[in-house]
Amino acid sequence: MASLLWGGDAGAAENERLNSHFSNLIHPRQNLRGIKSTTVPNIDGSLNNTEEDDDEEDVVDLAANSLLNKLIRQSLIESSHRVEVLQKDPSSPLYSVKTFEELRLKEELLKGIYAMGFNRPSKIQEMALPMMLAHPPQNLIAQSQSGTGKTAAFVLAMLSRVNVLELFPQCLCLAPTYELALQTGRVVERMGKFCVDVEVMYAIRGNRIPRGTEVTKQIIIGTPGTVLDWCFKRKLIDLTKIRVFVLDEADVMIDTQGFSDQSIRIQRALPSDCQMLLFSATFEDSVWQFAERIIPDPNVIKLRKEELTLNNIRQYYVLCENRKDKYQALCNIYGGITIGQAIIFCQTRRNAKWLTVEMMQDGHQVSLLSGELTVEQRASIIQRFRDGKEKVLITTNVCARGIDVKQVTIVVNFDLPVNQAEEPDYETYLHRIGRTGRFGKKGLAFNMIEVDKLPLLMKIQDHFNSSIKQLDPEDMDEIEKIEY
Ligand SMILES: Nc1ncnc2c1ncn2[C@@H]1O[C@H](COP(=O)(O)OP(=O)(O)OP(=O)(O)O)[C@@H](O)[C@H]1O
Repeated sequence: MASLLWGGDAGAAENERLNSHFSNLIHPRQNLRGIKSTTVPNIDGSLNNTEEDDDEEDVVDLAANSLLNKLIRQSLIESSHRVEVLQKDPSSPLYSVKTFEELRLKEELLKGIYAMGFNRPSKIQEMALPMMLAHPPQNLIAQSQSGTGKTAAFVLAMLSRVNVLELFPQCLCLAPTYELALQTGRVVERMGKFCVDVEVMYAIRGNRIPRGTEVTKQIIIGTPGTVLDWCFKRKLIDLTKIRVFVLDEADVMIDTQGFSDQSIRIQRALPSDCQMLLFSATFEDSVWQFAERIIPDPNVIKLRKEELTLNNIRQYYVLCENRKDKYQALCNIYGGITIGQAIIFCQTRRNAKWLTVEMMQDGHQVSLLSGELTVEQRASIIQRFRDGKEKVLITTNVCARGIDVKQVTIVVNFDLPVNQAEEPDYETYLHRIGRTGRFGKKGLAFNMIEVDKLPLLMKIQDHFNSSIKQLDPEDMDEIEKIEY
């Protein structure tokens, strides 16, 4: 299938320019929204620039995290929970499928799915696909964590609903950033590889189309602002002809100023029989409120996330006087036990850089992951770490959530996670430490604590009702006894 940023001979040069621009996905100097564009430290560890904002904590950027997750994902995320379904009409039968054949898809689409290596529908797809492909079309709100197969599901729905004989936009998908739109577009391209007459086009910033151009591509993927512009100001898309409307990453979308209102304006202009689908990785109240405003009469599908727990994790703390002291304690622990791979969390970029330099000077293989890197650079660092090229990953909160490195057995809180009120940040603690004890494995966690921070640690201990034992960093016998 063809993928064009925009069609028409007159646009060939522009098209090529954009294609080469986007083939690099994120230009090193074109960071994502919210990521400060400061000097990028060299991946080899030469940290020659100290910026004023090094003392700041890295802000978690939802769109950047979502993109990072997509870039580093290796496979489908499985869940042991059951899919919960809330039907618009509870009396209608509820179908689920165990194979893609049962969906009676077009031959070329089935070929595309198998070419992607999918053997059977994922858990959420088992329930969502029959609803999404039903006649008459049904609206759907679906929530499940990143990596469970939502994108593949709605791409399949869009591709199966396109009428190839009609050369105008029929499916419209809104995404929060242009990088995320491109990722979805890539899935359309891969899955639609054998659907030779289906074309996709990106309504994203930078993709300029001359006035009067007739848009003949059937699938449009774009960000709300540009889509709004194309629909209302430039009249490139006739919303009354859209059959499938997808709002992806609703949780990220509502986090961006103006996107909810823009999406609602677009949705209001769709025909009443247009199928409306909304997806989110999380479901806070704000996402619900938005989803219910924008999707009329929906079926709802939810797949709960595996709970993180501290049960399999032995937690220790070491009392220290200052940063140097913390580092010394860390070295003693490092020297005393056999460490597979470790992640060390610091609260500020400055501390993370300092620690990286110290460890490198002492001959350790470490890498640094912090928020001033582009998402692409972060993905490459995580990949190297996963491949075992470095044993230690030093990071700030930018890596606290969602990133699985299965072989990590040790997590070190070089600084305790605290919120702006200087209270313990319990959720971040759980996300940092909880990653080691996954898949029934045992993990180890060490907290390096200045004496005045001890009350915070005690609060964490009480909050999780789990014991955090004190460790004497000078007592090598005790350290060596720690087994995992
Ligand atoms: N049925 C399937 N069988 C095998 N792999 C699948 C299946 N469906 C999706 N995948 C793969 O699993 C990964 C996650 O799928 P997908 O991107 O659709 O999930 P998602 O829930 O949309 O996550 P995100 O919102 O982060 O993209 C992708 O690599 C995708 O190719």
